[in-house]
Amino acid sequence: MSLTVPFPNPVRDWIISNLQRGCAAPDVVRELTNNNVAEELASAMVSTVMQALIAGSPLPDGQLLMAPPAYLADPCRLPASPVVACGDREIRILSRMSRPTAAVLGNVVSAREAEQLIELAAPRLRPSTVVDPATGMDVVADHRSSEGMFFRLMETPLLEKLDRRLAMLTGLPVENGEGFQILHYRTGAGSAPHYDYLTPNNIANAESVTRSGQRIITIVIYLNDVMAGGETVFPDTGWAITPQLGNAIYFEYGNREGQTDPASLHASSPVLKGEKWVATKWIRERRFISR
Ligand SMILES: O=C(O)CCC(=O)C(=O)O
Ligand SMILES: [Fe+2]
Repeated sequence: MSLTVPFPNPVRDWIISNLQRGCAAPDVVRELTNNNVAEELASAMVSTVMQALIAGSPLPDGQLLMAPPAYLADPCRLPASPVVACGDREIRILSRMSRPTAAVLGNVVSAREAEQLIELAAPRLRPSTVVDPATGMDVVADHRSSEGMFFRLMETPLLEKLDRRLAMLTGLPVENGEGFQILHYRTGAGSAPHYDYLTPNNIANAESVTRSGQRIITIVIYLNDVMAGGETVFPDTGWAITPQLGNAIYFEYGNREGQTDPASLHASSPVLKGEKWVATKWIRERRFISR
């Protein structure tokens, strides 16, 4: 989302006359900041005018379109060690990625735990829904999508064990986690590219962010080996993570400034053979209060 700010024409004309009489752009910017124009705004004003003059394109007229500040990632919240002691289990960090801030994890759950999660979830699965952009209502996605369900946080002893394990991994309070979401993709099913952070363009999302803060971390645990396809893909980086039982993809997309990282755009590529089960954990800035 870009920002429109006022850019009075007399200021624009003053910049033009200074550039045309040979002043260097940094000096023009400095003169503006000496007159109490914020540095970022002053640079945007001068560079926009300069580019328009060079390209012979229309000059700004009364306002300026400013690009949003680029996302600046905080240091990854995962420890630097290759193995993280998480209570009853040691999670392995198999690979790290810098943009988006991410890691492939191993040994996150045992085969037995994965099987138990699937058994508990199966009778409660419902067709996955998407938000209809026109109405803001939840609608059932088409037949190519998954089915899913939500557990409550620490709903059973098994879920409590897993919720606490991931809290130890991230160093954030267990209460910041939303309850696990289980997704089941049949052959042919996948998901469209999306962000996990909440865009406050509908009331429900805006209220949720007010209550619990933004979502800042996702951990998708693979609960089975997929025979072909079903990778988690990050289209902006070209990265595809192969689902393998017990592994997980961990990624961060919120910094302490409240920015969100568009490089966290991701999707599930369609399952080509077999099926795919995952458990997703979303973690908030603060304690998660569902409503
Ligand atoms: O199934 C996957 O690989 C990704 C799941 C996902 O994007 C989500 O649960 O938000
Ligand atoms: Fe997602």
